[in-house]
Amino acid sequence: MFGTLASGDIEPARLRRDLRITCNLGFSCGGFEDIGMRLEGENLVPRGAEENREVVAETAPFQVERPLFQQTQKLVVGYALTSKKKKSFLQPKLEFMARRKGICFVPIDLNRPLSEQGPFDVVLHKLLGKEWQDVIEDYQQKHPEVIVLDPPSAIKRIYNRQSMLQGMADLNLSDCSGSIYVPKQLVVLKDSASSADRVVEAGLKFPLVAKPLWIDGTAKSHQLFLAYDKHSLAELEPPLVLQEFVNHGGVMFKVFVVGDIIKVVRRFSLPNVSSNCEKAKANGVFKFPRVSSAAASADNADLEPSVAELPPKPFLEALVKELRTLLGLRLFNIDMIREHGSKNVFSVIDINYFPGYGKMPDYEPVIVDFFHNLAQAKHKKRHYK
Ligand SMILES: Nc1ncnc2c1ncn2[C@@H]1O[C@H](COP(=O)(O)OP(=O)(O)OP(=O)(O)O)[C@@H](O)[C@H]1O
Ligand SMILES: O=P(O)(O)O[C@H]1[C@H](O)[C@@H](O)[C@H](OP(=O)(O)O)[C@@H](OP(=O)(O)O)[C@H]1O
Ligand SMILES: [Mg+2]
Ligand SMILES: [Mg+2]
Repeated sequence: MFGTLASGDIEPARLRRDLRITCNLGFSCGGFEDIGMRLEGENLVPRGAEENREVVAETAPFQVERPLFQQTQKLVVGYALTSKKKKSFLQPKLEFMARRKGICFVPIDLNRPLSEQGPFDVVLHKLLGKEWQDVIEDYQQKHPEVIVLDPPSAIKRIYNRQSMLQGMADLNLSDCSGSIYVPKQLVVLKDSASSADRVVEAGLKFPLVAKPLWIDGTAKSHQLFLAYDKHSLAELEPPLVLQEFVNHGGVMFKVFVVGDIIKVVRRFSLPNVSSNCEKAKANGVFKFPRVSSAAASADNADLEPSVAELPPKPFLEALVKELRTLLGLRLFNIDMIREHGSKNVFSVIDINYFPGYGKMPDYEPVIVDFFHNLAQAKHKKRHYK
């Protein structure tokens, strides 16, 4: 099956069919021709109708490709993702680039026992629900040799907006070119109306951002409100977190972490609010759109440098190093805002597990490098055992 092919040995139609690359583990990883793409230099470009007619001529370079794949195949990544996540993350270009480095993504069949599938080197997952959590925990116990990205217990902590930000104040960032804090916040489990007194007691200042306590993958768990005064709190539906709004000039930073790799992007956020004037306009609560998750970047906007300047690199590196340990995660991003008028005082307002990497510029090589490094580490471990 994996013998070297020489042109002329096989008729072209069979050659094309055989070039659907089959991993030696029995998984079918279709060639990039299957996804309507072709290779132009280093780039993957869509195959046009005209090119389809020339398919016989195009099979020649593929012959070199196949033995190379065989030699370099190193990592089988089983994935369990929602269809939305699969679409945004597992894009053809990523799969293609990964395959060239011997990394193969294989769907996990949720209707079959996980242990009967594979073998996998890595399990990549983002599914909700206790049932899945039990499956993956049980699997990790039975297969400690498999890298599970990421451990369910660590993910769980991120799905609660209270535990998500716990421990941030104790991070060791003393020698850094910036500092962080978490805005004052309060959890309301029931009866929002009576939370008014607690808000005053805790010294929280209006306006407050009201965020659903639990993140469960639904749009509702990302529906946020701004509450301008204590009377408006009665309108909110618990359980939720009330967090002080921090003025930050309308720009926020998404810091993407992929193992050891960090990428930061600028996104638009909410404008500053002056409590007096906004209070006059607003009655009750203001429901605000999911402003920061828009793919539109604020990179080319005409912004004040003191607002738009990215957080210093050494600061981000130190912060992420600490966070990786604190959270026990390898795939996450953090949302940070710079306190308006400060030099580099940042507030961490959100952490997301396995975020929308598809929106990160040039995400494919970053992800491929990450898996490639895992493959190498695994290979070394095996070798030196
Ligand atoms: N305390 C705050 N002060 C100022 N603005 C805030 C604050 N909290 C949230 N925001 C704004 O609201 C946006 C959404 O808040 P947050 O990131 O907490 O919600 P989310 O639903 O978890 O978002 P995501 O889509 O990133 O998961 C932030 O990106 C920021 O623009
Ligand atoms: O990359 P950013 O802009 O941060 O966007 C992510 C959000 O931050 C996450 O909260 C989303 O995850 P959930 O769908 O689990 O809430 C996540 O949803 P996804 O898992 O469907 O991709 C992303 O939308
Ligand atoms: Mg956010
Ligand atoms: Mg979030």
